[in-house]
Amino acid sequence: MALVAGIDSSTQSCKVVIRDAETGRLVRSGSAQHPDGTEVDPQAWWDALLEAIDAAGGIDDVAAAAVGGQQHGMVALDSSGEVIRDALLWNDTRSAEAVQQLVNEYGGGDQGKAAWARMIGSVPVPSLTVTKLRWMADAEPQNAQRVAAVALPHDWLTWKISGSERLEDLATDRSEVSGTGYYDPAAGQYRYDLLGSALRISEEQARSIILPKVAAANEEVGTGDSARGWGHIVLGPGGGDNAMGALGIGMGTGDVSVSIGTSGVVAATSPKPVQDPSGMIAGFASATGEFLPLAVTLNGSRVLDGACRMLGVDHDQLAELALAAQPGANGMTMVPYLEGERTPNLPHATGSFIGMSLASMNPQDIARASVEGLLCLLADGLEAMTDMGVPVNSIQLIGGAAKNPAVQQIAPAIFGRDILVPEPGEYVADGAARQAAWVLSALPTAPEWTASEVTTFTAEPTRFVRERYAQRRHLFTERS
Ligand SMILES: Nc1ncnc2c1ncn2[C@@H]1O[C@H](COP(=O)(O)OP(=O)(O)O)[C@@H](O)[C@H]1O
Ligand SMILES: O=C(CO)[C@@H](O)[C@H](O)COP(=O)(O)O
Repeated sequence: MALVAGIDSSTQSCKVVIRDAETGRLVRSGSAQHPDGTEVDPQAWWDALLEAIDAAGGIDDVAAAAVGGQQHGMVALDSSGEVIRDALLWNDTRSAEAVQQLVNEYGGGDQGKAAWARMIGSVPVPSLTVTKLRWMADAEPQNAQRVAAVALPHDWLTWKISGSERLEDLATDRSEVSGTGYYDPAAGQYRYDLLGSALRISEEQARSIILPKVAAANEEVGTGDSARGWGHIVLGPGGGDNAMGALGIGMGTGDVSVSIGTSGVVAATSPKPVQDPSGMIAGFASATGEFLPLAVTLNGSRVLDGACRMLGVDHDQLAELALAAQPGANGMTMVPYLEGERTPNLPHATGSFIGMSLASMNPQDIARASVEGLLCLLADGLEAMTDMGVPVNSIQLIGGAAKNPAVQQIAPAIFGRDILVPEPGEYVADGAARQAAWVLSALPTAPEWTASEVTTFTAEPTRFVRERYAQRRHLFTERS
């Protein structure tokens, strides 16, 4: 029985699953926490990965491994392979001004956004790596001048597992690189002109910067570090966490996932590239050769973590409170822009409770409004997806907050559709494990693994909650 390891290096933690390559059966698993913050020393991810591997009983007996990771984070490397500065993560919004500059340089306003959507499939927001590079070029020119290679979290970790110190050995996949802002997923090519303009250097100079090789979905990109006894482990290219999640739950055309981890993400698979000039939908690539349009929010599970802190309760108690309240929380709406927002692009926004009254100032309604506000934000993302003509036949709820009974029961009312909830699991790590098994198998498509049990949640739609949210979502104040 060959074993494979799948790794999810996500915003808040690192998870490792070890599965049977043929059947997908879970053999063992482990995890470790990541530090807080939107600026992180990548060494912390490496330390957490080693701790999670230990907690999973090691990987000496696995035949292949692959890494899924939080997308977009800027890992700038110098010519000796050292990390130049702490990585700026996908949820770091300091590059908001750089976004404006980059859109203006390609025509400004709607014209500039449309130009970017055509060039890279997405309109820049502070999450995209390209905007972080522009920020560094302006704010830290001494660091920008040292850049010899740019990696993202998952491909840097794959490189560390390989033990290589050669920048030329960096490798990635389409799903990850399509979120950089200097790769055209429709053409399958790096855009060195955009990399150069981000760093305020010429295209020719940009071509001397090493970018990870973009490997095919089932291509071996190296082997593990023999100094650690991992020389026999075949490495897959890995991918962005959302693409690995789609592979983990086995999404096909018409299947949509709503993931509520640190980010809230509505994802669909599409056979053709998606280019949305409004910027609501990011036109990324999938980990299987197709495309993966996404609507991504900065505010996911931590909206509920914050509500728990405010009310002094745990997640289960928050759910009990929310389910004890009536739909609509006695007229109160929560706009959950707690970390600014990305979809819509409002990097300086703050959250609000709107419509508070003596009737609604109680723990039940505060809990209900928090769950409803989070789900309304995600339902707007789903609507943007259907507006783009992406088919939506079924919706699966995944991510840390998908375990929450209030989220499970209120989601069908807010989305106005049945919601499928697979058994709790680490679907990003599972997708990475499935990719590793695919690399090992030499099959043309990923191996078929038994799908997990799914529970269907149904509810009467509460359209008025969304309508009221739509009237109030503009009523926020900017961070001072
Ligand atoms: N039962 C629950 N209800 C609501 N949120 C939960 C629950 N269990 C875990 N979470 C939250 O889910 C998040 C972790 O989910 P995860 O998908 O692993 O995030 P990420 O991939 O971004 O690191 C944390 O914010 C955690 O507090
Ligand atoms: O920026 C995006 C996708 O574009 C986020 O989805 C990150 O990939 C972080 O993922 P989580 O850690 O929240 O799973």
